[in-house]
This record gives sequence, C-alpha cells and structure tokens, in this order.
Amino acid sequence: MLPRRFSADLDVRITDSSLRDGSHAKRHQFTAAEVGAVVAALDAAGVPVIEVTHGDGLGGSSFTYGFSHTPEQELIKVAVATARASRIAFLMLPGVGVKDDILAAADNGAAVCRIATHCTEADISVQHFGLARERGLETVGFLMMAHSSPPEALAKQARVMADAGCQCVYVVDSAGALVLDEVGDRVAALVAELGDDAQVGFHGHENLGLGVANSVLAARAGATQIDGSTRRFGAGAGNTPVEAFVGVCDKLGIRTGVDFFAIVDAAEDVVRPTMPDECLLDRMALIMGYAGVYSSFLKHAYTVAERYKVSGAEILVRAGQRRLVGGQEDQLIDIALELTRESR
Ligand SMILES: C[C@H](O)CC(=O)C(=O)O
Ligand SMILES: [Mn+2]
Repeated sequence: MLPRRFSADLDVRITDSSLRDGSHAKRHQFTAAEVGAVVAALDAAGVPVIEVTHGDGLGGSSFTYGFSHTPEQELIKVAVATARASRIAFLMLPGVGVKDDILAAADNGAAVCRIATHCTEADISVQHFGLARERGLETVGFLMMAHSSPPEALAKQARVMADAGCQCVYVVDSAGALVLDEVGDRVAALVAELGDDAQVGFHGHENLGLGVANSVLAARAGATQIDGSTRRFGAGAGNTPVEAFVGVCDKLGIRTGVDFFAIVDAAEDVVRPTMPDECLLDRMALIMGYAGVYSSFLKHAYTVAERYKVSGAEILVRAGQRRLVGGQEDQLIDIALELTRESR
C-alpha cells in the first residue's frame, strides 16, 4: 500500500503527461532526442513522475490511432536512462495493449503502470493490475470520461480497481467537461470509498479552461496525485499546465516539490520546441468540453472533417450526443457520412 501522502514535505505528487497525452497533439511523432531532452528538463525541475507512451497507451501505434515515429518501448528506455530522480510511467488500455506490453515496459525500467478503462468498465483492468503488482510496479488506475458517471457510480468502479491491486485511482476528465464542484464531488466520493486502501488522483483537460482550478479542487477534496502537461502539451486544448499548477500550489501552500522557475524555463525552452503547435482553447476544443467529447478525438475530427468536407465542430457535437467513448474513433467517419447525406 502507498502511504496516504508521499512524504512529510509533499502534499500532492505531480505526474507530467506531456510525453504521453502530448503524443496525441503531435500525432505520435516523438523522437528519442525529444524525449531525452524533455525528461532531462522535467527531472531537473523536480517533477516526480513522467509518463512516456503512445498517446493511446502501449500498443496504440496502429491504423486506428496513428503510427508512432519511434517505438514507445525505445522511448521508455531513453526516458529511464535519462531520468535521475523521476519515476517513469506508462499507460495501457486493456485490449489496445496486452500483458506482454506491460512486462516489456517493466523490463525497460518503467516504474509506474497506469491502466485506463472507460469509467464504467473497471473490471477489464483486474488482470493487468494483478500482473503489474506481481512484477513490482507501482499501479495507477484511470477511470476515463469521468464526467459521464455520477460520483457514487464512479466510486464503485474505483473499488473494483483498488481490490484488484490499484494503488491510486484517478478521476479522469478526458473531455475537459467537469466543472469545479463536479470534480470535488467525484474525488470526495472516491476518497470516502477507498479510505486507506488506495490514493485518489485527478487528470484534467483544458477544454473549458478549468484545468488548474479543477486540480486545486481535487487536491482540496483529498486527491494526492495530480496530472498535468508542461505547456499544456496534451489532447484537446491540452492538459492542466504543470507550470501554472505548481505556481498556484506554491501560493496556496500546497507542496508539490517542483521548482516553479525551473518548470517555467522547461516549458518555454525545452517543451515548446517539441510541440507542433500550441494547444489552443479554440472552437473545436471548447466544443469538446461543452459537449463532453474525448479529447483524443480532436486530431481525428480534423482529419475526418477535411476528408469528407464537413464541419469538424458539427462532428464533435454529434460525437457528444452519441456519447462516444475512447476506441470509437471510427464513428467520427460515420457521423461525417451522416452529415454528407443530410446536406444532399
Ligand atoms: C488514452 C487517453 O488519451 C487517456 C487520457 O489521457 C484521457 O482519457 O484523458
Ligand atoms: Mn488525457
């Protein structure tokens, strides 16, 4: 079991996801040199955990999600070899990746295994948590699209993960759709359910501009692990910006252990040059937050809209109405065909 808090001088532990959620924004084209540079800068700034994987997790490199420039296990090796103090994490979605992918990541030196399921499907993660714990990995569970489940239902799913060996269950706001107390209520429900059995975490997106505020409310409700991405480098409008969150935490007296000035420099001088574009709070991203659409759909929606000459914004609105979940990227094509038929 992990302690409820990490140490006497840390209130929340930050995991930086720019080298995993940022992979969506970069269409999975990270090079080994970029990963080495970013890990070195984040490690030097005191970021305790750095996540490195294809955007859709181990095994994500495919026609469905987009092929990686460099195999993710190579990127994990580079990250492990570069980090002095940071622990290297990886993500896997059962069915996209398989158990052998977890073993390979462990052999390559990764320390934290994060298993993600849709927020009503925690039971498909049971064997993966078991394997990860047997292998001596720290475990984290992601309940994705958490806006679509009420707090009590989410807490029951968190219990399934914790009983399977998950040491920290995250409320994952994949769509950036949760607003303030909706985060606090969900985190509080998980804290009440899990007690000392597991920690609770929060993973935010910026689609309604609330990443930092939502993360502070999560911490106040008892979350002890918080995700972000330096320079917001992530899916949709990006993730909670680590550097802003660290600055706000400093002012609120929430201890993260990350050096504010060092992470600000890393954001500007090291992470920004690896980004194809800034992650923007533009029309498409705002609609994702408003309509409750999985942030990873953004680039797919652009591609489909361009190919079928239909409105990307309309695709996203309908994706929200259909309550699509991760893995249903191909339904964006179905929506585009529906829009084409309607316009005839
Ligand atoms: C596979 C997804 O990109 C996981 C994630 O970061 C989210 O749901 O948000
Ligand atoms: Mn995310």
